[in-house]
Amino acid sequence: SLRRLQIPGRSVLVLPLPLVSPLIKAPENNFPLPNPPDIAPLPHPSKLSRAREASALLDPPFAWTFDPPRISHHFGFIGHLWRQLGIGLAGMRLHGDVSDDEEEGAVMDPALLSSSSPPAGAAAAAASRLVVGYALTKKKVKSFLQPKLLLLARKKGISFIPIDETRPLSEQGPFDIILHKKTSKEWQRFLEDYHEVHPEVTVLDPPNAIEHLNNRQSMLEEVADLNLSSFYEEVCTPRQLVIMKDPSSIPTAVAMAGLTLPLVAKPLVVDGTSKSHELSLAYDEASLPMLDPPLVLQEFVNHGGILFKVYIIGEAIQVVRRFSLPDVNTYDLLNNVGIYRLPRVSCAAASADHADLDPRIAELPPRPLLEKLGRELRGRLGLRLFNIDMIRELGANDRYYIIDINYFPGYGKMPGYEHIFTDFLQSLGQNKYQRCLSGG
Ligand SMILES: Nc1ncnc2c1ncn2[C@@H]1O[C@H](COP(=O)(O)OP(=O)(O)OP(=O)(O)O)[C@@H](O)[C@H]1O
Ligand SMILES: O=P(O)(O)O[C@H]1[C@H](O)[C@@H](O)[C@H](OP(=O)(O)O)[C@@H](OP(=O)(O)O)[C@H]1O
Repeated sequence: SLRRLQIPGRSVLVLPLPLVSPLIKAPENNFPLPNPPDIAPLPHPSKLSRAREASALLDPPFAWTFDPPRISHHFGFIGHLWRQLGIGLAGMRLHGDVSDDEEEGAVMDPALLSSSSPPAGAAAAAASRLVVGYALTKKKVKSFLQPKLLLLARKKGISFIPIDETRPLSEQGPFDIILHKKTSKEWQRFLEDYHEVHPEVTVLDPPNAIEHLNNRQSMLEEVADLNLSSFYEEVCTPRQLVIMKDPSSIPTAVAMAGLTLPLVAKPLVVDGTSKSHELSLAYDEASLPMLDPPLVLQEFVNHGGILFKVYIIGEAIQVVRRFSLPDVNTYDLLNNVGIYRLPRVSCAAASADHADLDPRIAELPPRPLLEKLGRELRGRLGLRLFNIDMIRELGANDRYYIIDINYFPGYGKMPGYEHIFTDFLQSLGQNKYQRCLSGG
């Protein structure tokens, strides 16, 4: 027999012990089960490897332990049970790649874990030490607000609350931090107006600073001004040219700028749509008028097919290797004509960290260089959440090119992001608290 207890704001499921005991052992606390947000994020059967991880993050008195072989045997039933009770698993896609424009589809609702729908939401937020409002696309919610992040955040007293962009911000919250990645002018104004009235709220990050990265010309300007080159290494950007209109003028513009083929053509504006990530490679001059401005034309730099993705979260820096485009050799250049659409290769979740690579290609950029780069760019860009895509020129072991900087990148693919991100949020909360104490 199955019962559902009604407690204001939450619904507690009471299961008979014999039914659940083969599945779950709750060492110190038997029944009723802890509050539903703790139950709801139980992993989907296909994500069983995550069960131990999830259990490890729950509060100690409710530290569920799972028995994977048995639980998989019983999961069909449990899934059915959840469905009957309306506790959906909402198809958690943990690392799935989805298109940029995808707005439909199942989203793991953070409310299950924290706090979106009142009154349970209000209660959870009230109990939290740090309230983070977020305005993100559905795609970003899927990739970023993964159960492992939400569970750890909850444990650390951080709750995530979705912002309703159709309602005044001052009627929502109160927030300690606002996390956002929305590019519309309307949203920017909305947020700026709110921040003027509520300077105590930390906005990650200021819209005008983010705007700098939404244009591939201004994006790399700060790098070009950095002058990070030392006796040991050189950091630069590929030579590039901006074409605003008139495709027929491209061959002349390219010749005048002295750019060498092949050229990577990138849409000038990066606005979060998949179109703005549609890149192509132009092999010959005659094909250049087929390109579609406004765009940036960048010299292709051979780099051994490996890219370094440097993630920045406040002062934390993490670098991973990703597969990138293969090198273009003289034979390719002589035998190819036309414009080739490039696959979005280095965005794939597959990491090149464990691939069998030539050590000269695989070697990560030196840590002191990355730290200096991160520090400088953080200051110059006025941003705390971004990533830098770097390549190392083949045959010139110490020359690095920065080819792209993204605001609020796909942190969900960064190993251990849940720890680094929640630590970062906590550090912001502590700074704020200290400022309050000192009357600042
Ligand atoms: N100048 C270049 N030389 C060699 N390869 C390049 C160059 N520019 C881009 N690439 C390759 O193309 C990929 C995509 O380029 P870039 O990062 O500029 O585009 P994006 O659409 O902003 O990518 P992302 O999806 O990472 O945001 C890079 O990861 C790299 O593999
Ligand atoms: O995972 P990496 O290699 O860091 O690539 C990211 C892109 O650089 C970002 O631009 C994507 O975010 P947006 O789709 O919000 O622009 C971001 O989307 P995601 O957060 O949905 O994964 C990623 O595609």
